[in-house]
Amino acid sequence: MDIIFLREVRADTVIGVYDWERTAPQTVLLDIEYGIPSEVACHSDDIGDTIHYGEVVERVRASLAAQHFLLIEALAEHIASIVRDEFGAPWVRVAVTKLNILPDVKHVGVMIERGHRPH
Ligand SMILES: Nc1nc2c(c(=O)[nH]1)N=C([C@H](O)[C@@H](O)CO)CN2
Repeated sequence: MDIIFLREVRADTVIGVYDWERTAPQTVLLDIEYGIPSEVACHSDDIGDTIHYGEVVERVRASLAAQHFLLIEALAEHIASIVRDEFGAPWVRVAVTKLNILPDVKHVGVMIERGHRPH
């Protein structure tokens, strides 16, 4: 399976379990990898034969601006659902990183995989 990857996508969203986190959006970093359904674009050189990564980023950012979660786990699941259900990716891996959350810890985050990734 061919894989598109997006590294350190910055997105602003209200996220967190504590009251102070729910008063304003914070920036999270997203790493998103998704399988594309076929190798056709490698031969056709046609954007219509793949999943447009710019459209994925735009959709995810818009969704996170409007929809708020308590846990990074739930946020990651939401992104995975968008990529699979709306864009038709057979497999997706999503990592969500929060910045400056714990003292003496550079980043905290979660990584999830959904769907099937054939070898
Ligand atoms: N497994 C998780 N643990 C914690 C989360 C989370 O989303 N998943 N969130 C928090 C707080 O929001 C934290 O980021 C702010 O102090 C704590 N633990």
